[in-house]
Amino acid sequence: MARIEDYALIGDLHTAALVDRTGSIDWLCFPRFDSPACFAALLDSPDAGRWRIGPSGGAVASRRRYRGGSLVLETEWDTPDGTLRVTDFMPQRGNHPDVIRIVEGLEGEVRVSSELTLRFDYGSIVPWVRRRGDELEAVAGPDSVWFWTTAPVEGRGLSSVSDFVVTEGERIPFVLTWGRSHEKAPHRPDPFHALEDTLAFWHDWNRQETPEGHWEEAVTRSLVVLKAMTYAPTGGIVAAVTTSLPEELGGTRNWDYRYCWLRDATYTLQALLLSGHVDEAAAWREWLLRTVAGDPGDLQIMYALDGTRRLPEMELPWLKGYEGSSPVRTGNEAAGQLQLDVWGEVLDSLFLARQAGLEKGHDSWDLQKALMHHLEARWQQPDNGLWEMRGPRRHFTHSKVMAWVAADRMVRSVEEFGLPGPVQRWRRVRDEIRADVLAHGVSPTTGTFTQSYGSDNLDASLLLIPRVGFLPFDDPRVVATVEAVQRDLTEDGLVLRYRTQDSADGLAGSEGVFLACSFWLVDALHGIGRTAEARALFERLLSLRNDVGLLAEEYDPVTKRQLGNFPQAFSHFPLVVAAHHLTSGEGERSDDAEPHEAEPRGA
Ligand SMILES: OC[C@H]1O[C@H](O[C@H]2O[C@H](CO)[C@@H](O)[C@H](O)[C@H]2O)[C@H](O)[C@@H](O)[C@@H]1O
Repeated sequence: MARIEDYALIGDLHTAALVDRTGSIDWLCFPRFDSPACFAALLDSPDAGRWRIGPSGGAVASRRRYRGGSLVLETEWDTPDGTLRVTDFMPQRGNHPDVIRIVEGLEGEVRVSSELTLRFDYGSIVPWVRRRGDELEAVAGPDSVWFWTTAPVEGRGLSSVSDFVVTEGERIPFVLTWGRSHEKAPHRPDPFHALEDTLAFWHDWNRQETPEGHWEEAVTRSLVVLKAMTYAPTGGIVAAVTTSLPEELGGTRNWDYRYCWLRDATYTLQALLLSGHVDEAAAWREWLLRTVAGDPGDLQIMYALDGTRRLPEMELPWLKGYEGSSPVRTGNEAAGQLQLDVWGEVLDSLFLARQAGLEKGHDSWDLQKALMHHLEARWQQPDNGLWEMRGPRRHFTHSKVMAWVAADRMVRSVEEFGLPGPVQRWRRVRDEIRADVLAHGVSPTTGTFTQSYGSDNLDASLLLIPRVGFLPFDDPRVVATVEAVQRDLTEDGLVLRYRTQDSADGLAGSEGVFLACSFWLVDALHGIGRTAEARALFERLLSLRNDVGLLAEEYDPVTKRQLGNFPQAFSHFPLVVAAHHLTSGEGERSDDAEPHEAEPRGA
């Protein structure tokens, strides 16, 4: 079984596939990120669906890479008989999604095999396969998949298999296209033109970018990953392209991340904005305004990519789970949680969008006022916190700080942009929240911020307090918190979200270190002036990326393996932000490109 870090990503901004180092596509959902998978070997065995192309007999690739700053993957094998390359990509979406694989002989003569095992609905349905002219059509229920290649194909067992020899200079294309089973055959793209077009698309996209010093390659790859997780038709952004990759091998902390969290998406937007990708920020803003329209009391912390609200959590008992980590889940119950930080993140992002010139008129201001109005009545309630704890609700310090951010950005929108609103009242709310946090969110014994009111637990989210402008980096409580997290909330120098055994998160088992939190420690160390340590930690985190620059949600420092859903936006956007701060040496606050004063204006 492949390790999580053995996978590379290809995608078409609607959905994505994961390809391992033997040339096996083990995960693919058609037609959308959150559709049922037709290749689900990732969460079970090859019988749950996969498509492997590589040297006959199977072998781990000698090397692989993306072509330039694209999402076109090249995997190469040196064999005793010669060298083989497989180029994998998904062209930009026309009417139907395609996966294209081009087998190329680089040297000598190599015997190759392609083994296609389609299983619809997460491995549960074996389709009926029939020949249609020079193509095969696999059909079951609503899905049909069309398969074309110039290589010979035969049915073997419940798979379609090609065995052939590729010689130096020869290119053998394979095209897999999804369509609705009641519609006529989809148009088949020319694989070689599609390759040129796909490379051109990514080349153009990367041109918009602001380079980040000598970490440019890592930043570019992270931005491409974030772009790949953006659903083009709506501007929604998935947290990851997978479901149920475990936070603990063999454990039950397995969740479906193929949805749009307001928190993850707003942070992604901030990273894209920092790097000059204004179009995606504008598209996401439109998505947000459409999705949260209606009663502000109904604001959810996450939605489907088209704004659908109901995301019922279900288990798929026929799948064993990644390395036996069950259950495999689809949907996510966290959609119904109260997480107060989301108001802060949304209002902060709209404030940033206004600063970036994306808010031309007043069209989002009424919504912002309605959200703030609702928060004024709710900020004193206990919530589930940004870690979506399934244990008892409590007064999470980070949630209250983000409620302060919401009030602060509303006040500043009036002050800086002349927008109309009850600014005196919002200033009072801002002051009240601040006083509440300082009275209840700081431990009298240690002088550090605490996970929740009345507890002495630490929590990595507290590293964000200076970043959002609640207190300056040189405040003694901030410095003490950063040092305490570094000392007491790390494993092998990398940061845990919280100690699972102390935090009543309502779940069994444990988890790895959380990569986003480790990047936040980079930022925090840099902010308190310990830049050499910050840079060393940043370099170490970069070294945890896999061979093609991808990061999962978590990492296990003992087994040295990536853990959790993959690739994970929540790991890639803090990489971009940390690189930006380390490179520019400024901009420590999320809302301000300039170094700042401690007290908010007008407070
Ligand atoms: O740890 C329990 C929770 O784990 C997931 O939430 C995490 O992922 C989210 C998406 O990246 C992120 O926004 C959140 O901060 C993380 O804690 C899962 O989605 C939850 O259902 C689960 O309770």
